[in-house]
Amino acid sequence: MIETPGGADPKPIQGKQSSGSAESYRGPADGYSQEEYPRDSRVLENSPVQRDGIKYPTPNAGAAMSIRGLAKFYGDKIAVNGLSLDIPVGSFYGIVGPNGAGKTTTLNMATGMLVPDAGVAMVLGKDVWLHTSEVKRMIGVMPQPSQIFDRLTGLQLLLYSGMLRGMKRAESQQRADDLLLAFDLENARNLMVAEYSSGMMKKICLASAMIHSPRVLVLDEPFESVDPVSSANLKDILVEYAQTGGTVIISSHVMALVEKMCTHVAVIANGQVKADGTIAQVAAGEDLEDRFLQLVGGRHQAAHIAWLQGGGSESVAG
Ligand SMILES: Nc1ncnc2c1ncn2[C@@H]1O[C@H](COP(=O)(O)OP(=O)(O)OP(=O)(O)O)[C@@H](O)[C@H]1O
Repeated sequence: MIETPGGADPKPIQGKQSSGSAESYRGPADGYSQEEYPRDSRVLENSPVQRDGIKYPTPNAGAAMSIRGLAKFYGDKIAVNGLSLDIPVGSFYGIVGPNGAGKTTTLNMATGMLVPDAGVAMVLGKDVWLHTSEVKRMIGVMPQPSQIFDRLTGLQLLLYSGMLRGMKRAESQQRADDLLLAFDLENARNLMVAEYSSGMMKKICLASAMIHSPRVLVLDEPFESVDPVSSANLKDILVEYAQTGGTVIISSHVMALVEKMCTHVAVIANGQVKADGTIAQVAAGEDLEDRFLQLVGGRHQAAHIAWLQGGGSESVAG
């Protein structure tokens, strides 16, 4: 994945043609392994990774999000292992993978929240680590409940989120009202967020990511704990947002939801992309969940826990 200076000439893979241009850049869906990417000598000028003397294939400046060779170590453990991905503008993109696959770490690095150990990430043509403020204005990232000021009321949190992104108070107020209504939080607008249920918390986090009308929305498990009515409303909002040119990137474990809502999906395991493309391309004629299980492996043959069978263990004293 990593190309040393001097070895940076475009290098077509045997039997596969690469023009070396950003537009023709090919990803895992084209059958290249992570290590085999056709390389491109036109590395971003002034890229931090260029300064480190390491060159990566050129990200796709036309994509909503384009990632090349992202890597992150925690101690000796590699959480994200040279991951590359293109997320098209206007797509509803699902990132799926087993627990610990590296989804959150990847999205944190690609949205300017976590410094990568290697690699390049671009959002709408801007290098995330060269133009961090600009990128952050274009994206909406759903915060985790632990990252918000939960001593504020729902309304205050939304106003604060809007004004923090440079919006005028009146406009923030208008949008906060719209969002509270859309997310069925009208009755809780003056309630302290710390007193919200986990589903309400999820919705207010989501609303605070959307208030500045970002061009790319990055949502970690957005539907987890959200009731079916709010969930349906939320899906409508997100689908319309994507149909009108916004890009939605969600990470999820719910394969049926991804299959139903997303236009594209990437399956990640062990910090790498196992498959990516449209839902139909990745599913390859099978049920997406079956395909996922094939790609990530890990199913235990005849998994069972002997002492749990039917419950009522006689070894329990008393
Ligand atoms: N702050 C951290 N310190 C040490 N290891 C970490 C840290 N954050 C993540 N990891 C490790 O990195 C790997 C990837 O974690 P990550 O949270 O990105 O996975 P994930 O795909 O989002 O998982 P999940 O679906 O369970 O949320 C895991 O092995 C995890 O233990």
